[in-house]
Amino acid sequence: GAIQIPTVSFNPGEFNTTALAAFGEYIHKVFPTVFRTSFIQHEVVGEYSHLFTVQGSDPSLQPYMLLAHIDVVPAPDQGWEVPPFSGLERDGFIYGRGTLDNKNSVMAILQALELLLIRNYIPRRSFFIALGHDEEVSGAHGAQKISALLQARGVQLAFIVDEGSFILDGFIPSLKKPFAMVSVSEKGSLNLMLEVNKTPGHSSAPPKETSIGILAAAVSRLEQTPMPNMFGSGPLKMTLQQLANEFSFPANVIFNNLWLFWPIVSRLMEREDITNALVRTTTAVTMFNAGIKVNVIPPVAQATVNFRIHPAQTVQEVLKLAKDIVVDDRVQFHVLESFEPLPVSPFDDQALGYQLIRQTIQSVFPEINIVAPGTCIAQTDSRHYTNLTTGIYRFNPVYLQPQDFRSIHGINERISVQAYETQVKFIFEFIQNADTEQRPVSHLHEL
Ligand SMILES: CCCCCCCC/C=C\CCCCCCCC(=O)N[C@@H](CCCCN)C(=O)O
Ligand SMILES: [Zn+2]
Ligand SMILES: [Zn+2]
Repeated sequence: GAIQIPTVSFNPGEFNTTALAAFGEYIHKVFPTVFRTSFIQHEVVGEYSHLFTVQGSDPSLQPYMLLAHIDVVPAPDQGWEVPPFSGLERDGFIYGRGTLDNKNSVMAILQALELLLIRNYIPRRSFFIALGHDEEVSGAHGAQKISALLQARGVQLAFIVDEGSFILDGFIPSLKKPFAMVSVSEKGSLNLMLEVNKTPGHSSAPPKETSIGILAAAVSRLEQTPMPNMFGSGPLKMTLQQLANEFSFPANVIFNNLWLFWPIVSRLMEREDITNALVRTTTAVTMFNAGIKVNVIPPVAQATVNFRIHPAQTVQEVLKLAKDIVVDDRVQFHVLESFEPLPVSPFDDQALGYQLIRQTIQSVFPEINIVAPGTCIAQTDSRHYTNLTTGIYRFNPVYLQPQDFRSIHGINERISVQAYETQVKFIFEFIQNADTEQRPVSHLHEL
């Protein structure tokens, strides 16, 4: 039902408002207990986002927050095995836009809470549930407003759990077993518009270079000159060190001795697009506009480049690097939007949020040996909540293979019924585990 409501975000400020309103009505209908429980306050923020305040019985315990978003990116029918907003089930999988990003979390959080309430559960620790409606375009109307509202109320959170990572299966070629990656940081972004202006004229007597030619060369230089490999700074080294013993010989020796073998490993990581995204700021030319008629010299050419900034770099550093690569005064640079990478959240034995996630993974997925800290290569709504907590964890309790990753924002996005049920179970247990006063004891490299 949730997948059938096309809550598409197109551009900042441009949403399917009819669908967003319908989604609000839908959750009221399917989770009646959540909405009628006296110790749960429901508020609509920014017209279509939802904030639930679940009042726990023990005010001495610091509250936490579960995050998810109800909007999705557009999904034209082309290439889908079943229509993207049909929500059809086929061979044990629910297909549709949002099944992994991120209506699975929206529905699993509310479904787990509904089940707990039906069993007369009253939490000890208070918690919030924030469901943003514009994560896919900025979070300016949803997450940012919720964050400001909570800040005005003086709320400080023990930690936040959002989307942004999974139980990863098959992302590192020589690693046979899946592992859980909990992202403790998140890449930043820089959207840069490159522009070249030239005097228009008749195409029968063209200049040696047009605005299109100059811009194409600049864009090509950016594509051909990757940003520096930052392997060694950021959580990736720790991820690999924790995984070291899961590799067979000789990879286990290599990963156990990164001080010696890091040059080889950093090169290996560059080979695949996804692991490459973990070692550097990536450069993606995503839009190119120029020309008005076949026989007119184009006056203006514009290209948009989307950089995803490695946690060890800043927006200013990337902007300078981009200018140094292009080195052409005829190309103007316009910063459309930027966001710094997120700080690394604590993941030591004292980090309540991280340890609760680890504990719940061990209980719900006993077959998973390794829970490792990592970096989210995309952006999430959680970046708007740094004023409320230093503990931001991005993790979806769902197995993900590389082809599933490509379905996110791509075609044939799907989740198995069993995986969705397990996600509900995970949240059901997580909420109860969070009632503990003490941090669960960490067992690194268990089993
Ligand atoms: C060593 C281990 C190898 C790890 C490989 C990492 C695999 C990546 C796994 C999961 C990443 C999935 C991220 C899903 C969250 C997607 C969130 C999203 O789409 N965000 C948008 C927000 C746009 C906001 C407007 N600027 C985005 O980032 O584009
Ligand atoms: Zn998402
Ligand atoms: Zn997304």
